[in-house]
Amino acid sequence: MKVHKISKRHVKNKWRTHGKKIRFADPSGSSPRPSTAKSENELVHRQKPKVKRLQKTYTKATTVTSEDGRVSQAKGKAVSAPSPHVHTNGGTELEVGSDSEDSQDWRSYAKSVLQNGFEKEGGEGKSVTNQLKEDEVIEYHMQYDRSQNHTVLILKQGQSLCFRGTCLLTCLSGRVEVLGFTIEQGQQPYPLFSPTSHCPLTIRAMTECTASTKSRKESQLEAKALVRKYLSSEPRKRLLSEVDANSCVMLLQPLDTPLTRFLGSFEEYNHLFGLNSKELRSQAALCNPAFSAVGVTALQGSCARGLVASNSYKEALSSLLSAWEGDFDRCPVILVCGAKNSGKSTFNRHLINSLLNHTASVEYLECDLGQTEFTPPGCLSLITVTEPLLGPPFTHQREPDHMVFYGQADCQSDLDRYLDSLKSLWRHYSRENPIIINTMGWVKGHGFQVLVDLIRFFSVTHVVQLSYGETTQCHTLTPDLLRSAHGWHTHPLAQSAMAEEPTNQLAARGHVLLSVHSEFEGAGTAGEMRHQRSNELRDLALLGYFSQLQSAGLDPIRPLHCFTPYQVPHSAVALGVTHCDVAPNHILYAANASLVALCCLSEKVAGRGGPVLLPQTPICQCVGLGVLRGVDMARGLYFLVTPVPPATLRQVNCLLLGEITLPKLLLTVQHGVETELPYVTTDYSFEVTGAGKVHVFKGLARPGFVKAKPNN
Ligand SMILES: Nc1ncnc2c1ncn2[C@@H]1O[C@H](COP(=O)(O)OP(=O)(O)OP(=O)(O)O)[C@@H](O)[C@H]1O
Repeated sequence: MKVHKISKRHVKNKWRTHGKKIRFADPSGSSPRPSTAKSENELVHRQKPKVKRLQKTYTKATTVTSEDGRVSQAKGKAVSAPSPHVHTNGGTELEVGSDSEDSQDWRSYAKSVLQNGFEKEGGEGKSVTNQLKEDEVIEYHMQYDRSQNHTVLILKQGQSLCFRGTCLLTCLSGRVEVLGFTIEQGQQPYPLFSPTSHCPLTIRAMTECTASTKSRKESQLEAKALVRKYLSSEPRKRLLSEVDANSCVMLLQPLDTPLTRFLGSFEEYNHLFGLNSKELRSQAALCNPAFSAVGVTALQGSCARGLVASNSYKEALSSLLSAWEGDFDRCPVILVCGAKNSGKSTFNRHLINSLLNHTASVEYLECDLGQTEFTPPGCLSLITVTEPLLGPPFTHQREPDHMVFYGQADCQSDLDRYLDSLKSLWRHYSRENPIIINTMGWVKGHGFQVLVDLIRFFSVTHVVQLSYGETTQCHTLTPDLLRSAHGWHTHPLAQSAMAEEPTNQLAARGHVLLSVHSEFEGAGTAGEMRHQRSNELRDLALLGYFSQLQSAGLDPIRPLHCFTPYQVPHSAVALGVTHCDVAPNHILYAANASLVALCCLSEKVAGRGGPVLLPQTPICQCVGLGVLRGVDMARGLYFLVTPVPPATLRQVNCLLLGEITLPKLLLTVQHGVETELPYVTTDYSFEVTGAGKVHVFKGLARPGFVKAKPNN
């Protein structure tokens, strides 16, 4: 195994770099740099607020679409819709408290937002998700401006664009909705990612906001002025004739981020933002140079359905938006559960985006180790979300507020450490924002017990339970069932005990159950196409994470081995393995060239020169991941490459090695290396004990695999 030689520099900090200056990696590297569109748009609409998201206390003027399609501003009472899928615990205050005028008003708003583009009674506003027939041809009005390298697109009210690719979207006039998030005139540009790994994104033109005091004529003139502003004289003529008072005018620009450039440097991901095999077979691409010039491929026919929202899905979203407005004594604590591939993460993103239309931040507790939303896999985390999620997890790897490294993609081997880690994260929840708890797809046996525990530990107010098909995947998590179910750590409360403690009283009140039936094609089945399998998605999340090392400028992509590693003495950081026993004299072989979690123990680590080994896995703050790319035994140094900023690294005193491995691609594709690839060898004997491919038989229950149940 080759290790680059690093010369020693004397600096006070135990984390030293070899290079001249310390790198300050931008943790939000995936977000685009402020673009020309942004600044120009701000000049045009200087009077508009830059961010339209509102604090909860804001009294929102509500938009209601009347029967005849007219849009009016409503401040009075609106009748809240009964929700047949809501099961409550009889006496719970969750419904009772939400009958105020404001609340009903707000509910009506939530409903009108959700109806946009979805089917409404009476046939008006036909469901966009269903209206696209095999042979339907959609006509888009847009124009590419070569000199400015952008496309101006006009969508008429109710029209939508379902697409693959990436772009930076600025709404110049009107307002559009993308996965629940409303983007309107005067807002910043938003990066959109629609890769083949997930269902395609749809940009949907919404009805004009009624808060606007502009007349139809003024709106039309303003929209035309914007088209003139963003297109040079020749291409704009044709487009101007299409602009009317209800047009949404959008600017699409090519998206170039460290993530897109880093992924683009691997042949494997050349077509990640192209069409999947089914879309290619169905000839779903609506070829248009004005789209392709900015990285977008419009979809047509049955492939242009995008997100499929069943009635129960829409009702659950609507109830949760209303719950945020309700007069509760505490914020909604929403737990989303369901079997694997039932659509939990997609629902979560839709819900977060919808909430962000009305509140500045939403908190998110990650309990799914395999398909994490914001962090690399194997990590449990608590994060405050303030920006919409307009792509799958690997496109928005972010630094969480608190994180614990578990080290595996599932929790079966140590349920106690898993639950204790989550409890430790929960202590940091502010209780000022709504929180969404994402759970694993493990809903049977011990997995079900874990769900019961989570509902009890966190005094969940709303459980969203997703299902699919005709058969049930797990017990329905009604409040009644919760009163009698046994968890892994918790047990049903005796009536007498309930009255004693405040937390017990909260638990006794029960939760609202929102059952969602997923009706999208392939619900419940693992994706079979390229980049859809769970291990591939985990690799993508890790690549997304390490793309934060790349510069935000247009510098060429640097492979991981080209980054100057930090060097840290063996005696300054403890080393541990989370998931198995490794003989102490083998641990450095195991750790070398591996992914490690950078953690902070509360105790001081001071070794006597040699490596400090941890006897058991701690539950402690993890600040990120790194690649331990070399161990210098002579000088007693570890060499680490990580995007974690140096200021944070100073607190790190523990490295944890887990079962999550580096994407093979990072080792087998090392651009610029002409001789033997570092860390990769063909000169390897499979005869050595322990060598060879490890086969994991996931479906088999192995006796003794799960630890003995605690007695409490
Ligand atoms: N409402 C929907 N309409 C269309 N496609 C969807 C919908 N919900 C999910 N999908 C697609 O189904 C696949 C699985 O979805 P998702 O990741 O949301 O499921 P999950 O339950 O979170 O999976 P896991 O159990 O692996 O965490 C993705 O490709 C996603 O794009």
